[in-house]
Amino acid sequence: MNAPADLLLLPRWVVPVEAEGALTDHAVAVRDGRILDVLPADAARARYAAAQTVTLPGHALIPGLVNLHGHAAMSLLRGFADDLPLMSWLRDRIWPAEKQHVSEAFVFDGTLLAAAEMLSGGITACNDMYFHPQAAGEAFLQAGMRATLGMIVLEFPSAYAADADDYLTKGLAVRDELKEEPLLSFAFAPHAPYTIGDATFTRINTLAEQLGLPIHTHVHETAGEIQDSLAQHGVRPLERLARLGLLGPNFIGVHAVHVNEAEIESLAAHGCHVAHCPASNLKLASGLAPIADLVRAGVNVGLGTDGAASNNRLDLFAEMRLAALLAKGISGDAAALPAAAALRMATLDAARALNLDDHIGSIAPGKRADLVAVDLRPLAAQPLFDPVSHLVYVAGREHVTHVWVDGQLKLNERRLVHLDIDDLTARAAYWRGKLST
Ligand SMILES: CSC[C@H]1O[C@@H](n2cnc3c(O)ncnc32)[C@H](O)[C@@H]1O
Ligand SMILES: [Zn+2]
Repeated sequence: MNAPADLLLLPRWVVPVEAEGALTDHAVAVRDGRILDVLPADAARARYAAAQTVTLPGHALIPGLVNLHGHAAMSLLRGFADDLPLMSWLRDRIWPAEKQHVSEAFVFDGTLLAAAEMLSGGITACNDMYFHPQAAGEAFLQAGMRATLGMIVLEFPSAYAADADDYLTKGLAVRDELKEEPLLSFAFAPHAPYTIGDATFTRINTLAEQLGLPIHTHVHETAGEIQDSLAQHGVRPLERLARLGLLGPNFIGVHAVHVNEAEIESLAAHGCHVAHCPASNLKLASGLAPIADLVRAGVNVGLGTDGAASNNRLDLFAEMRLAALLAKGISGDAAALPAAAALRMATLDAARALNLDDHIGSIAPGKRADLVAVDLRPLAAQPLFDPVSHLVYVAGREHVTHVWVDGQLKLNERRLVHLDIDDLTARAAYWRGKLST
């Protein structure tokens, strides 16, 4: 019996993520952009007549990585303002530069550059928050990458919008225009408690409930943010958001570095999600998020890179390793955040936070075929006892050889299929010139 398939993948290991561990001598069959079957390789060869078969002799096949928090277009600000703490980084360098330079063209070029970097490193989906989401959406579609576009809100004017109303109107219009695109989804993205007033948060919450969309916001990133909130509102930011009714299963709090025991319990009790961005937290000296405690309390945590201006890489392999090592160091427990849990945070848990876990985040029949092959044959990965351990503690994004999004090949033998590296490099140089004047 020969059932038709578009693609048959024969890796050394399949790492489904949904169940822990790795399957050896298994195949993944793909049809119409979906995973059709995960089965023993011999049975797959007998059952499927595939238009294309790809043998991956020393590779682990993993679900596409899901970047739970980023500002893709900030790739063009990589290295623009290093070695500063968050508030002077934002107020003295980033916001003035954004005010002067961030246009639709900037966002399109920066997002395309970021998409190329992310796809090359095995990231097939991201949760983006930036100005001109229409331009970002067009760039993600051109790259063929999955993205959740943030309908951003700030209470101060930018070249993109005049006030909170205008940001919301523009964001909702972008959603109306792009919501049928299968690779795109949407979230409300109020920037942070210190840039958003109570009335605007309440309005966003009502809209998010009506439309069934996530709310994605920076929260409890620095100690100063907490002190300022206490001075201005008399409560800590998460307590303020709780009183406004924002905490719930559609809430994605980015960073959650400075959270006390009561706040951890509250995040868990409300079913909130946390986007953990360890490299950005370290680089901005924001602090160390208590991830082992959050996980123990039952909070769903996904991993994010944040923007390239505060990281400066869009590399979830680096974040997985850092998250696992930091969780152990901070908790004093070497068993905190084992490799399988870190991999899950970069895939299924991030997908769950975005309410996309029925579609992506693991290798299972019926899910979209967002798949990544990681070559574990290099010398520095020898010997190999456990591929999941190596994926987190040994492998880097340079080991990614093939990437499929929705069953479409995006990276073939480490080469981007649809994007021109020389063109992207020229665009980056153009904007570097503009930013340098
Ligand atoms: C509303 S568009 C996004 C806005 O956020 C800024 N930003 C980037 N990284 C961070 C961060 O870690 N904390 C707070 N704000 C951040 C970005 O520059 C845009 O202005
Ligand atoms: Zn951010």
